[in-house]
Amino acid sequence: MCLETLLLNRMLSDLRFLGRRLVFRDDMSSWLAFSGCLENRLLSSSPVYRRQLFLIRSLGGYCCRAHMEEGSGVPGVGVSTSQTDAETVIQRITPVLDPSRHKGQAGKIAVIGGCREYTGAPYFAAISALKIGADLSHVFCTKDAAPVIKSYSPELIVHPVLEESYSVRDDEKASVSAKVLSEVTKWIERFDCIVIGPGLGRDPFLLGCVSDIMTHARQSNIPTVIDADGLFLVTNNLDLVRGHSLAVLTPNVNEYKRLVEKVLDCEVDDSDASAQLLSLARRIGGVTILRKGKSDLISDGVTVNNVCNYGSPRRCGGQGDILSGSVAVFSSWARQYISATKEANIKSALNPMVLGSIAGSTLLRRAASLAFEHKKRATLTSDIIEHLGRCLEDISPSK
Ligand SMILES: NC(=O)C1=CN([C@@H]2O[C@H](COP(=O)(O)OP(=O)(O)OC[C@H]3O[C@@H](n4cnc5c(N)ncnc54)[C@H](OP(=O)(O)O)[C@@H]3O)[C@@H](O)[C@H]2O)[C@@H](O)CC1
Ligand SMILES: Nc1ncnc2c1ncn2[C@@H]1O[C@H](COP(=O)(O)OP(=O)(O)OP(=O)(O)O)[C@@H](O)[C@H]1O
Ligand SMILES: [Mg+2]
Repeated sequence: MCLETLLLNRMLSDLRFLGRRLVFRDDMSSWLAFSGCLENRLLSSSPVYRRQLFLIRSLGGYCCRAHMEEGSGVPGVGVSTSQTDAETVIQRITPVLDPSRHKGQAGKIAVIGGCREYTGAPYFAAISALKIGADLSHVFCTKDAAPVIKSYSPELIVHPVLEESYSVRDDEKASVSAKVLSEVTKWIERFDCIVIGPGLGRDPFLLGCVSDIMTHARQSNIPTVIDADGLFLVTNNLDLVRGHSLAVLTPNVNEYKRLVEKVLDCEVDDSDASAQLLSLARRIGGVTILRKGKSDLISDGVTVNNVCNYGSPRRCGGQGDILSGSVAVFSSWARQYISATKEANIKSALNPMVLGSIAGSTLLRRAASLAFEHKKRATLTSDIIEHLGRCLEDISPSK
């Protein structure tokens, strides 16, 4: 056993002991005493530990409730992110509205999705990105879907570039696929984050083209949020995301089940959800996974965060699409925030994809709750989108 593993094991037993005492204590002094004690006694040499500790502190530290997942048997600290902590994350990463900034600096997002069947999903993702504060939002979709998506909003920049099998002859497939790739890649380096999957469909030819786009985006270091049919694609081709630290997967209940069965070769285990999510994220090489549900669980294989602020009891379709667009914006803001800091330890300790996921999930759930207050059973995804701006303003005022 290497020294670091020994130290980690030691840290875990101390965390278990101290965590049990801390779980009901939210005050800063107990947290600092707890972390200080650990720091003095344990793993100042472990980068994993330092990163976790820093992340917890960066979330507002004194408001965090840290607890060990009893019986989890995995080296991870489950952090129930209180609403105040999550709002602190949003306040820190949301850029100020500074008159010296120019168009594009608050974020350029692209959604790759939208086909004959589904035009709502890419629209919801792309418009949510704009409503939260991105400057530009593009949609790359099939030719059929483009006029429909354009008609929903003049704010979106819509590229009718994707093709499905029914519109391509077999002998044209190689040339069409090369053309699709070049149409998308000429734009891709301009984006701060791309969202792959809302309303993409599952046409095999189209998914083949999207695999090429994902590979190119990854080579160009473009952060990528993968949702819906994008998850269907990567679950069947895990190498697209394996070890990709700038990727976030946002599975719903079905998508998570497929992922767990494929990667861990077992059933979803809700009795130890944090531990299972942690090992799933590890097995895929440190991607961030946001498991959507009654509360949203987020892990990058190092930490597990649980966003559980009150949402809405309505389960209308499209809320996951809002989330993917929101995570894209907040992750790119978190990246800017981290790269602007001068402290080297902050740069290495924080994962922008985790912060973006916490922020996106918190804002969506708050907007859903507000929309439900007004519309009750009639609440639709568009109503939630209308509340995104108000909610962000409440958390992080523009003045
Ligand atoms: N207003 C809109 O435009 C909205 C559009 N939306 C868009 O809908 C798409 C699917 O997303 P979803 O969330 O319904 O997928 P999910 O829960 O895995 O599946 C549910 C069941 O359906 C089935 N199934 C799905 N797709 C299939 C396919 N192509 N062909 C065959 N079966 C398929 C699936 O079967 P299984 O995969 O389990 O075999 C499961 O039983 C995605 O593009 C999303 O963005 C949503 O975002 C909502 C708002
Ligand atoms: N039972 C629940 N209670 C409260 N909130 C929930 C519940 N299930 C999901 N949510 C919230 O709704 C958001 C969308 O999750 P959902 O599981 O509906 O995604 P989805 O199925 O991908 O949606 P979409 O219809 O856009 O594809 C998540 O952020 C989650 O916080
Ligand atoms: Mg979905």
